Amino acid sequence: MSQKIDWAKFADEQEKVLHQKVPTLESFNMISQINIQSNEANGKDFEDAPEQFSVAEATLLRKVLRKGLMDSKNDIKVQRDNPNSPLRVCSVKTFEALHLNPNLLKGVYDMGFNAPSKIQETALPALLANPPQNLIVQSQSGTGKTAAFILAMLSRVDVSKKYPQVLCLSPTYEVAIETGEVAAHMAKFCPEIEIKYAVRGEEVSRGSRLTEQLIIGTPGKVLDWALKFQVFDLKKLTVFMLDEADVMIATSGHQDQCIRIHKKLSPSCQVMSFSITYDLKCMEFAEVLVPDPIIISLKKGEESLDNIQRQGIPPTGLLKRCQKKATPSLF
Ligand SMILES: Nc1ncnc2c1ncn2[C@@H]1O[C@H](COP(=O)(O)OP(=O)(O)OP(=O)(O)O)[C@@H](O)[C@H]1O
Repeated sequence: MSQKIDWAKFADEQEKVLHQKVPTLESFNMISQINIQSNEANGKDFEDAPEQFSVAEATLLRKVLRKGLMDSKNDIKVQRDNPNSPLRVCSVKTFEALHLNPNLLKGVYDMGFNAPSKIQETALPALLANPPQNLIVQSQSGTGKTAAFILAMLSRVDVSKKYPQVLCLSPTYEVAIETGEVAAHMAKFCPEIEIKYAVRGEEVSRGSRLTEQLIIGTPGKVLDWALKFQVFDLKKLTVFMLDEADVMIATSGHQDQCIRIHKKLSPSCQVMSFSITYDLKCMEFAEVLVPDPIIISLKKGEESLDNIQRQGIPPTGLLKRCQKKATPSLF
């Protein structure tokens, strides 16, 4: 019976609702600024504004407003569910120490990254370890999570194989596009790596086969392409990445869709989940998808307001309200 559900259509409808509220990253930023100005001119604070933001919108707003890396002085915590796991989690202070493909390293430097961020220092060696390890990573917005998992995903691509090997699930169209743009920049000197977006507006025909190695998409569209159109084989994936697990579970239908995709993976597929927070529900979800994980977390510090202020954007009730959306997290 569940086979009859048109997941892509369902996801597209959810996306449309979000899109109507948040037309594009740029216009969202512009609208925020205009609203801020007009409310400030009226002597009103956004705290009084009746409009409510979803978790996805609040996360998107944070992303839009933040432009640089956020410093963290907090300690990294590493936990392991499986005490027999052979991996000794170490940390690196340079990208060279990761022994990356030279063209990938060139891409990292081209992005202006000189050294790994705090979370990257520990997460990257674990993400790149052999045999591959499953990981759950938590750290706050702007600490370099996206760059870390993109580097790991790109490192795992075998360019001699022309089929999808790495799948990154994003909770929304906007996040998928942003992730793809960062991946394309990092892979700038690796032209053999090809990226395909599985998001609204992208279509495939039944009977065709995807040749791109990296797929970045929203769960409904991915499910449709993999199971209904069968344009790629989930069993052949070597990496399954779940981005923004907290937003994923807060978005209707995504949790089920992720689980359905996950069920089709090969047991040897490396699975990773990244998120700003993991409350109990989110952690339960992550643990279903990520067996025997190494859990790497960076304790929350003084969140975004200071950092956003450093970017020269005024703290407003709008931002404060977005921060208030955060649910109590396990770490
Ligand atoms: N090692 C690094 N050195 C310098 N800048 C970095 C580094 N890693 C990431 N950045 C930059 O810092 C910013 C935040 O990084 P990134 O988007 O990876 O963080 P994030 O934790 O995923 O944030 P969010 O949760 O909001 O998506 C980006 O502008 C990114 O280009």
